[in-house]
Amino acid sequence: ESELSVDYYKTSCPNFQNIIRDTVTNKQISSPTTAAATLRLFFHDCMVDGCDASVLISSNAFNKAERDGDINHALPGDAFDVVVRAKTALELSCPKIVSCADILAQVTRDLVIMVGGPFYTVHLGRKDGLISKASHAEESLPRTNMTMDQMLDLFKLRGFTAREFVALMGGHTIGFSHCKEFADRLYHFSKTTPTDPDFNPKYAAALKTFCANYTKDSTMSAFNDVLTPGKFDNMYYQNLPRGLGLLITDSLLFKDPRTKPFVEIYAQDQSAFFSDFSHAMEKLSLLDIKTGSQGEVRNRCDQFNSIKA
Ligand code: HEM
Ligand SMILES: [Ca+2]
Ligand SMILES: [Ca+2]
Repeated sequence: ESELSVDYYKTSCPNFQNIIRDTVTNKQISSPTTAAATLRLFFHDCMVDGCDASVLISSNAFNKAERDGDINHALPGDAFDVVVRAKTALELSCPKIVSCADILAQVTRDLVIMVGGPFYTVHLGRKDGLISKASHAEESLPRTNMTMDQMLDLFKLRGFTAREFVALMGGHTIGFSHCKEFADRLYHFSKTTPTDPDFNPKYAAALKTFCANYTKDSTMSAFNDVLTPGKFDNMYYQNLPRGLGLLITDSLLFKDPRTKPFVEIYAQDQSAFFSDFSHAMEKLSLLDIKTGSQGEVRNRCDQFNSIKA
């Protein structure tokens, strides 16, 4: 971490910032779901063996890679695509200099800003990891069926306080979730009540109609933040007390006394949310950084430089 710096590419790739910004702008304008897709991709990278682009590796005959773990199957193509586009542009300008892990970190930050979110500093100089295993993804990522104890433990293991955890969850102010991720809350909540009573009844009714066909059409998905789905703001927290949280793990944030106070702060005060989110993202961006011989600068983001059999 101490080997990282803000101006790491200042002499080796002076156009780094501009190339990333141009790539991000073009991609987000043509595919507005890219920002949310990439924020989730980055979160999934950093939680599993650190921010080392391990999530970008493709499987081969010898290795089932992280992105092919069940939990990563829905990671959207647009997020991988924006990284590949930036890498391609950077290789033309400064070949073999910029790591995929740095590209993903910087692209995410610029996309968050583009959809209205706060600035935070991205330190640079990460090396790309040499391991990518589907099993690691299954072990390290949160799931919607976790209890609050399990979620707090998982984030604590990565060094995050309850407050930082709640701030990071604000990522769900953009993007969407597939119906299967919250279908149990709508149709099979318990023996006596098919629908989770924590849902706002009108919202639940609309979702039930919308998702009715989800087993046949697995692409059906709903906005995480029903009111401002494309804007990075604090609406996610304002939604929770009104029963407009989409995933059961979202609604738990307002039920548990350990997290509820922070939801209330962020719902009232967007600048408090932005300041905590920035801080937590900076921290996320520094998880288990590889430097020196712990990693490499990949030639292609989806392959290690030497294929190990
Ligand atoms: C308890 C923790 C978390 C759980 C259980 C969780 C779960 C999920 C699930 C199930 C989806 C829907 C995926 C799909 O159907 O395609 C989703 C989407 C998303 N998550 Fe999370 N998540 C968590 C934390 C976070 C954090 C900390 C961030 C970012 C800082 C984040 C960012 C996102 C984004 C941006 C999307 C939308 C992706 C898109 O539109 O393509 N999540 N999350
Ligand atoms: Ca990783
Ligand atoms: Ca929003």
